[in-house]
Amino acid sequence: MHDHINSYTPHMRTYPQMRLVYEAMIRENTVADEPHAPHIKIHSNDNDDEDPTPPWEFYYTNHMLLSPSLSPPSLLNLTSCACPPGQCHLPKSSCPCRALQQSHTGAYDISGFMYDPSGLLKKPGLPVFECNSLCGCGEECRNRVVSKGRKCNVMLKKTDKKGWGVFACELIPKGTFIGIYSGELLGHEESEERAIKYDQFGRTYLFDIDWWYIDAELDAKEAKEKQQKHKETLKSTEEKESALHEQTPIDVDLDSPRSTVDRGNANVKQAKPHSISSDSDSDSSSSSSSSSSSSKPKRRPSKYTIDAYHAGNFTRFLNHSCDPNAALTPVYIDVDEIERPLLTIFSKRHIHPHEEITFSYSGDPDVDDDDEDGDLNKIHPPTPKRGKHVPKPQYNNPNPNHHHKPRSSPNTNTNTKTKTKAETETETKTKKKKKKKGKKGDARVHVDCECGAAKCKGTIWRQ
Ligand SMILES: C[S@@+](CC[C@H](N)C(=O)[O-])C[C@H]1O[C@@H](n2cnc3c(N)ncnc32)[C@H](O)[C@@H]1O
Repeated sequence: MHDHINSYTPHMRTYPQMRLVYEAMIRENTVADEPHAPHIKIHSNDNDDEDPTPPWEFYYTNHMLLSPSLSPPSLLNLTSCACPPGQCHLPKSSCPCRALQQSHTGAYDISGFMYDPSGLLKKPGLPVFECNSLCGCGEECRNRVVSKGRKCNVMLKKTDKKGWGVFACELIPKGTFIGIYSGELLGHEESEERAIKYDQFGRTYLFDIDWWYIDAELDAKEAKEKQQKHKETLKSTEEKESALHEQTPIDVDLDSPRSTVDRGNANVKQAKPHSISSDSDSDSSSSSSSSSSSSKPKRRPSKYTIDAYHAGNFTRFLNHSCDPNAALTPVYIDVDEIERPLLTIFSKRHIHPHEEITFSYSGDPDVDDDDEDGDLNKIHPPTPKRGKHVPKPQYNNPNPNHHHKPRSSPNTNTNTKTKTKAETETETKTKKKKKKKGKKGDARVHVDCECGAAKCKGTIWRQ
C-alpha cells in the first residue's frame, strides 16, 4: 500500500481524496486491536497546500515490532492473578498484581491499582502493572485499560509551525489513556546506529526507555545480590572461625582487646556493601521505589529504545510543549522485564475539543511533575528519582523535514503575517534566552520551541 502510494507523482499525492485513503489505511491496520475506537480523522485545512495527509513513510500500527536482535518478551516471571472476575481491586483482595502495583506506587499515597473506577489514571509518570493475559480475572477487571485499546477521539492536523500534530475531537478527561507510543523496539547498539543515521537527514522518532525507577530497581537488585554474596562470605568465615574457636576456647571479656576483635566481626556482619540503600536488605518484599529512595540511582544506558520512524501510530505526531496536557507513563502488560514497559500517553489534565495534545520531550521535572492539584510534594518524596530519567528523545533534530517531498521544515516559521512590535520583542527575548542555554560542544542541536506556552523554555529538547 505504502509503496503504491509512494509511486504516485507528487501531484497525485496532493489530491484531497488522499485523506480518505489515509483514514481507511489507519482503520484497516488497527481494526483488530481497537475495534471500538473512534476513527482517526485527518483534518482538512481551509488553505489546503500540497500536504493533504501526513507522510506515507511509515507503517501504521499500535503494536511494538521487535528488532530481530531482541528476544520476545518473557512471561516466565510474570506476576498474574486468579482472582474472580472484577475482584482484583477490592481492598481485602490478595491479588498479586495489586500487591506488585502497590510495591511500586504505594509510597506515592496511591492505594491499590493506578486506575480509578472510571479507568482514569490517578497519576501520570509512575509505572503501571496491568492484569495480563495469564490472569484469570477477565475482561471486566478494573486493572485493564491500555490492554483494551484507545477510546478517545483524536484527529491529525497540520500545525503552522510544528508540522503535523494530534488534536482532541472532544473533551478528553484528565487521566485518559490516549495511546501507546508504538514502533520498533530496538536494543541499545542498534538505536545508537540509527541515531547517527537519522542525524544525517535530521529526523528523530527515537525514544529511550530510561525512567528513573528502572535504574533504581536495577540498583536495588544488584545491591541485594551483593549483600547475599557478602552474607555467604561472612557465613563461611564465621564457620571457619568457630571451628578455630572450638580448638582454642577464649574467655569472653567485653573489655579485652580480643573481644573487640569479636565485636568487630559482629560489626562487619551488620555492615552493608557501600551501594546498598537502607531498605534493600530487608527481607520483606520492599518496594523498588522505597528501596532506592535514599540513594541516587546510578545512570545506565537504556537497554531499549522505541523507534517510530518506520512504524508507529498517531502518537508519533504528538508535538512537544513546555506546558503539556499529556505525559508519558510506563505500562507493563505481558512482560516480566522491568526495562521493557510500553511507553504510553495519558492526559494529565482535561483536554478540550480542538486543543492540541502535547507532552514534554525534555522530561524536565518542573514540566512533567507539575500537578494542577498542587499535591506534588505529597506524592513525590524529595528524592533524586524524577527528572532527567523520564524517557527522552535520544538525539536532537536540527532541521526536520517530515514530508515526502522537500519543503520547509516544521520548525521554520512559514507564517508570513507581519509581526507586531510586541511579537518581535518577545522573539528577540526568547532568542537571547536560547543562546544562553546552548552548551559549547554539545552535539545535540538546538530546536526552537514553537509551543506558544507562557512558560516556554525556547527549546524542545533539554539542554
Ligand atoms: C516526533 S515529531 C512530532 C510530529 C511532527 N510534527 C511531524 O510532523 O512529524 C518531532 C518533531 O516535531 C517538531 N516539533 C515538535 N514539537 C515542536 C515544538 N514545540 N516546536 C517546534 N517544533 C516541534 C520538531 O521538528 C520535532 O523534531
